[in-house]
Amino acid sequence: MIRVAHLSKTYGEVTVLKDISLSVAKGEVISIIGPSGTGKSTFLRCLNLLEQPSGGSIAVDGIDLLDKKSDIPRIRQRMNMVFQSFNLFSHLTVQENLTIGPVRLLGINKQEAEQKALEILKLVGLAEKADSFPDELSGGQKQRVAIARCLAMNPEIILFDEPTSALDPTMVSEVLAVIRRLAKDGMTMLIVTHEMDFARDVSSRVLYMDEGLIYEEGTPQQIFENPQKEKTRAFINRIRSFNYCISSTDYDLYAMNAEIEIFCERQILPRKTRHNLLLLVEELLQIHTPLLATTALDLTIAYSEKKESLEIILENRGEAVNLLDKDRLPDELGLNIITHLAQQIDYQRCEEINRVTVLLKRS
Ligand SMILES: Nc1ncnc2c1ncn2[C@@H]1O[C@H](COP(=O)(O)OP(=O)(O)OP(=O)(O)O)[C@@H](O)[C@H]1O
Repeated sequence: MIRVAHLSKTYGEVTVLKDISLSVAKGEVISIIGPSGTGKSTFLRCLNLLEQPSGGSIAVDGIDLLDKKSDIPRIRQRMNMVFQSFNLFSHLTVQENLTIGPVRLLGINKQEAEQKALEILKLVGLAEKADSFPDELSGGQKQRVAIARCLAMNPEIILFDEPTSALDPTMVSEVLAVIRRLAKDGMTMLIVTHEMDFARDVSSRVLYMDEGLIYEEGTPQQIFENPQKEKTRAFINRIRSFNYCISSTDYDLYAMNAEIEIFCERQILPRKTRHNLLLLVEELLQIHTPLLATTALDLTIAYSEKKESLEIILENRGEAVNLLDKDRLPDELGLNIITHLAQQIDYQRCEEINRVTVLLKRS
């Protein structure tokens, strides 16, 4: 359906897209993930001709988009885009936002366009907001109107550029639910997203972009569970794990806990799990505090979505010592809390590093 070959984009001296080739079949849902500034949005904007590519070719069903004679409004109708910042017409009602394109660009009569707009608004759960103005809606509702407006143009392909990035966390799921529904209905979509759980369960294929290239691509399972290339692995590990280095007994416990909370929020962990995790970390650190007199402690929290498991790993250099060894512990209570919250505790010594790995019990 879409065939991109050797696409490149430069801004002055800066090359943002290097050499992108991609084929997309009808009905595919492709998520594009990767670090900030690697050209994900630029790639989508080039597909939609909001940016003029510097080289390469783009064809949709055999039609060359970069041909000077190509009908750009028609291309944008077939391959419509939903933006991070909604881009609704604020002086028009919700329904008028949905009818203006079909009436003016597709030549559909007003009554028919209004009828269709109401049907689409029903589909995105906003029929009762037809006469409201965008400013009267929440961010999540605005984005659903933007998706509805896109659907009103009867597109064959939808490009989503970070559709939930501008939303409060509480509104993300209502927008993702609408996109999930479109995926189920067989819509062909390319979605730039930072929502990894969503990318994992909605996509047929995931592209990991890095430094202007599609660095690795595969099924969600391949990319999230078994990435083959180094940078993909590092990226996936970074979003799935939390690291904190504690180098003195005066470390800022509150700052560290706040960072752990943010990590838990990103992984959408239940409140009880967060509570148990924080308690377990606190007890483990208390027992390991004496080590801070001579060495730093590296704390890692690793979340595996597949196994739904949380592992806490504490590492330090120095002489071989396992402070969770029952015989060494002055504080029975601390150990009791730990054994109550942990499913498994392991100690390993390798290359002069003590490593304690504690698996949190499922709550
Ligand atoms: N109009 C422009 N002029 C100059 N540089 C630009 C322009 N648009 C984008 N860039 C640069 O291109 C690079 C890629 O930007 P892009 O927004 O495509 O990245 P991204 O991967 O989508 O990032 P993020 O995930 O943060 O949105 C960035 O370094 C950006 O500064």
